[in-house]
Amino acid sequence: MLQLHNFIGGEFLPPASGSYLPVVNPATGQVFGQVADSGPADIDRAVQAATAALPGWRALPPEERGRRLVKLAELIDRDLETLARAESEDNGKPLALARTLDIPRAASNFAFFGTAAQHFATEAHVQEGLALNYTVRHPVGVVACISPWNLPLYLFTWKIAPALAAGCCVVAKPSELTPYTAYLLSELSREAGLPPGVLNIVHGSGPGAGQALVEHPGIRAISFTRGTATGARIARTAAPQFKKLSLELGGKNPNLLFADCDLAEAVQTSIRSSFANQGQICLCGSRIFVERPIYEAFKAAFLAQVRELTVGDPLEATTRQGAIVSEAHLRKILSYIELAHQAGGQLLAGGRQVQVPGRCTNGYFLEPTVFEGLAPDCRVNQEEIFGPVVTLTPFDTEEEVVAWANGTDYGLSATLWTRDLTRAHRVAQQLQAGVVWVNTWLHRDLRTPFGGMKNSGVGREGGLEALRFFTEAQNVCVKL
Ligand SMILES: NC(=O)C1=CN([C@@H]2O[C@H](COP(=O)(O)OP(=O)(O)OC[C@H]3O[C@@H](n4cnc5c(N)ncnc54)[C@H](O)[C@@H]3O)[C@@H](O)[C@H]2O)C=CC1
Ligand SMILES: O=C(O)/C=C/C=C(\O)C(=O)O
Repeated sequence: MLQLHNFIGGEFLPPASGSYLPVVNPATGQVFGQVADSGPADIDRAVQAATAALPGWRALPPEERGRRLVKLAELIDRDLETLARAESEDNGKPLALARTLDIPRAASNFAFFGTAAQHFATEAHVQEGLALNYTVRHPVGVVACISPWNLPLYLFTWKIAPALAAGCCVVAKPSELTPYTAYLLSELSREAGLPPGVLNIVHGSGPGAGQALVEHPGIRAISFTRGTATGARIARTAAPQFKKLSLELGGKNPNLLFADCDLAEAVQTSIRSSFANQGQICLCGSRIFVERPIYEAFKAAFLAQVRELTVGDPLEATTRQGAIVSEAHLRKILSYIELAHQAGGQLLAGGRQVQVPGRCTNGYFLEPTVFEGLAPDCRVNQEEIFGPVVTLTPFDTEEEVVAWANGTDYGLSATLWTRDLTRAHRVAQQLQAGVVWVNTWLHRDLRTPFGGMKNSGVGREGGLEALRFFTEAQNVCVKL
């Protein structure tokens, strides 16, 4: 059976406790491996390895560090098929999605930050005849990168790449539900020439390895992605030690369609923004608001395309909806579907678990689900479900829809559809969301700030924002 060990100081090591967690393929319900169930002793060993590697790594010129990250990007491209298969097996996502989205983006993360470090210039401020100030950015030190199960390698590398580019050494913990591609990355990082201890990958549960990592006094900054409750817990632990925090948390994102939009394109993209990765992307638009004159037309076209989303074996080329990540998560999503019924919602599509014949009989599959007739303030429209469940609501005025869009505790992303550019800018400015897409969704430019407002997080990732996060600014003032 596949055994996934920790990668510490350039070596593969079993966990100090000798305990392992099962690794399950959500599409079959079968255990296909076991992963280290690490604890404080493993974390301490990894932090020590990272601390020992830090002086050498931070002393390298940025272009030298960048060269190794670009090499890592090339190795990910080379191993695209192996990594995509591992991601699909671990997470249940369609293989085609892993091939075209997850793994290429992981390579782009390293390629982007490998070169970005060279463009991260020192700032200077001159006070004519008085003083010259220049601001140097030093790597913050040893940092923790903690990532979730929904986009495993994509989000793991989105944190690790800027940290390494900035000159930090990393102790990274992938989700215990999806550790396989992080394990494969350990091997690739060695091949790319990362010195031992620069990148350490420790596996284990959130309360075990994750908590020990956040608590460790040798960690100076923490970058975390996923649930708001977990983010709050991490913030409570980190605050008394004054660690830097970047938290990318939950979302309950609105998707606004105005009557003048390109309806065909809005429908097609809304299918993606609702159900891509089985709705398990924090940016998915789970609350769809449609201006009343086009409500019935949108509903008919949208439902027609929902019916065509084949739920099936992630390895089949025709599959559009793979498995939900775990049985526990499937149960959680089903409980929200029950809640939607109880709240008086009308089920327009889906709503049931699916049994996929053949090797996937015991997998965790769910129909893409659409409700209408639910109040904007009901729990289904307020809480993050993180699955293939969306609600449709008609609206009459811009003022009304902006209030509904902003009427949750979250503020991660929003999408709006209109041909009226003046309205697009006006509405975008009013939306409480860190990322607003106009007439598109999940269009990413890695230079842009990425993150949420309100309970969706603290700080921004991406581009120079990420390099700033992983560095400490030091100003030097020279009298002229
Ligand atoms: N078994 C399942 O199906 C699970 C589903 N979920 C879903 O994900 C949502 C968010 O849950 P999260 O735990 O935030 O996401 P998550 O389970 O994806 O955790 C993200 C990362 O944080 C780590 N982590 C968890 N607790 C930690 C802590 N105290 N300190 C440091 N790291 C920690 C995890 O090990 C993982 O690497 C839930 O509302 C639920 O919908 C979460 C956990 C398990
Ligand atoms: O950076 C991106 O393109 C996507 C980020 C997605 C998440 O953070 C998420 O789904 O949790």
